[in-house]
Amino acid sequence: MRIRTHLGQWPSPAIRWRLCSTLPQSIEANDLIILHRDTLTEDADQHEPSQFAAAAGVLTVTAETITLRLGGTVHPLAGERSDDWLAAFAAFLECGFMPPDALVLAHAWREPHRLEGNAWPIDYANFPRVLGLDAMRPSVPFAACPWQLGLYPVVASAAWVERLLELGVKTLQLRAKTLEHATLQAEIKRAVQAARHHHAQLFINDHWQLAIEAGAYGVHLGQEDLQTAQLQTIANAGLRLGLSTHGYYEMLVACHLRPSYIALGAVFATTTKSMPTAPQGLTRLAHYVQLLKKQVPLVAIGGIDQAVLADVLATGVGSAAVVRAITEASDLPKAVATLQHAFVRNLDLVE
Ligand SMILES: Cc1ncc(COP(=O)(O)OP(=O)(O)O)c(N)n1
Ligand SMILES: Cc1ncsc1CCOP(=O)(O)O
Repeated sequence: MRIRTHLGQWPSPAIRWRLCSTLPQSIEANDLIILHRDTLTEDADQHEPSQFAAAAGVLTVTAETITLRLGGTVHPLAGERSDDWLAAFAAFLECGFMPPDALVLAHAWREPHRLEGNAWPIDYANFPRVLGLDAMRPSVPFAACPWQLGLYPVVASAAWVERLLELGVKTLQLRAKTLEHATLQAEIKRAVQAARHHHAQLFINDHWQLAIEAGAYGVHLGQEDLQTAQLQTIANAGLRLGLSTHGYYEMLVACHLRPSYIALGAVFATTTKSMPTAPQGLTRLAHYVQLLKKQVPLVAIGGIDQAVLADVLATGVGSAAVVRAITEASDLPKAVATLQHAFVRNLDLVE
């Protein structure tokens, strides 16, 4: 409760988690069982995580690490934490963060020196490290891209890419989900050539081998793509990498891989894609930006249109990726001009 009062207004959490530092009489579906390996006294310490299949998750705590097992996924974290990290974990769960994100924030929690003021963790040096990523991490950072990528339409065909290039758009993504291989290869090649002709930055969604083959500016991948993509090969080829994230834990994973930009979303509800998490909203986005703005260029995505773009840019992101605000515009040149103008007004970009 004391920590929760420092964290501001948040909607009530969708799930009420129960933190169990000692074993409960009966295990419930929302239980998070905590097994301390750094002390020898608790009875819960004698147990293994696999014994608690009925619980939502198990945290195994040692002096240096905490491993959260949740829904078949393992989240291993290492880093310093303050003595009241467990109270902080409860407080961040109470703010509506999912356990992996609440645990990251709990590591980074430091009691503020004064009672007033914003105590939200934003100091990157206090955040933990995600373990087990080194095999995936390329030996050098990905090639850099501009800190402010500006208006970033995400479209499904080379024809759309060409149309937008003609209207002066300089950052784009080709996100073609349904084409068979030969057509896809041809679309990527055509879009890359057009973007090069206009000195624009074209990212290819998912298809990193075809992007390398065509000499694209960059590739955009999601978190699940990280299991299969060969990041070292993409980095060696000199392509930029953009990575999707949906919360603190994924941001730490992404940062460790040193991508060219990180996408944060979905900020608002979207019908374009079925999302794994609820919309983040502007308050969370602003906190994410405070944490990451000196680390890596940032792109906001999800439900962004003319009406909300100024508010999104006010958080400090250098770019907003949009689908429907472009593809469903009744007057495309006007929509592009209005969106571009918002960037000029809110960032230091030239028209
Ligand atoms: C700029 C940007 N941000 C996020 C996404 C979503 O990527 P991903 O999570 O890989 O999902 P799909 O686009 O593959 O459905 C994106 N494409 N671009
Ligand atoms: C691909 C993607 N990734 C996160 S939200 C999203 C879709 C954004 O589409 P829209 O701008 O129409 O909401």
